[in-house]
Amino acid sequence: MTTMIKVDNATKSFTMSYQRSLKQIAIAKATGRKTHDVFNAVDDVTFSVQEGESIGLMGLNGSGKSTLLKLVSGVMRPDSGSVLTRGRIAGLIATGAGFDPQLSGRDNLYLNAAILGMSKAETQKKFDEIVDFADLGKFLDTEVAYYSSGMKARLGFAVAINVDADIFIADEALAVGDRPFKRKCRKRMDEIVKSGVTMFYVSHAPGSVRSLCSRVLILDHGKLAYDGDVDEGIRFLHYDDDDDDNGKGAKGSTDDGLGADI
Ligand SMILES: Nc1ncnc2c1ncn2[C@@H]1O[C@H](COP(=O)(O)OP(=O)(O)OP(=O)(O)O)[C@@H](O)[C@H]1O
Repeated sequence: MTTMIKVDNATKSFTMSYQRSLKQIAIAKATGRKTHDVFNAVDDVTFSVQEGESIGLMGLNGSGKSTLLKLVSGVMRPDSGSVLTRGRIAGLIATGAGFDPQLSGRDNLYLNAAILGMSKAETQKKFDEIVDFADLGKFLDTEVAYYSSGMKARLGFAVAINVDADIFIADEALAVGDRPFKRKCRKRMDEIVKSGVTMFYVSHAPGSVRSLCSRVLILDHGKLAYDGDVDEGIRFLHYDDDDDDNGKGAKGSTDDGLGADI
């Protein structure tokens, strides 16, 4: 078995400021109050992922999932510990990430594909497929600045799923798509998993994690609280499956808006 992702004691800290202006900071200092706090969004996390595994990354809002995904995708580096990955990583970790709002959808398609490691020739070969998947119609030549968040997600996802990746990651990107688009993404993600690509999928929806993932990681205040079987992980979270189909929400979650389809 080939190890695709190896995360060893990774920690990522952020600074939380309590004051906005210099005046407020000066007053806080003069009165002995704290001006900021440093906290670990990802706290000493260790795990590894083998080729072909499909990981559901779960946890309550603010537990560190997106931050961990950014470490895995290389957007951020850990402050301590290490994150090693093998092969090409594609996917979407934030709607609109990597887009230039002044450029058209068409130009951004090429830009995004290049960021994800595709050559111009490769992009040209897959251009029709990408455009077809994004289904933006005449808006393809409109500046991305005028796109809705759903339209940006469509374009970003359409590019990402057409990259021949070894590791595919998906975060909030799917949450803003409409139902037919989510259905299409779900089908494509099923195919990606079946083709043996390693998947890292952030979700609050137990139903979709059950059908897509073979293993669950759960973060709690940045710490890895659970790593193992999907059903047991969902029980560990006390997520209520009954509501999974209507997207009303697992306990403490927003169900990532994916509803029944994903
Ligand atoms: N760039 C940043 N600077 C400061 N704090 C940050 C930054 N990014 C994230 N955080 C904080 O780190 C914590 C973890 O955030 P993260 O987005 O990783 O959580 P999450 O589990 O993905 O949440 P959600 O389910 O709501 O998407 C939160 O408290 C968040 O406010």
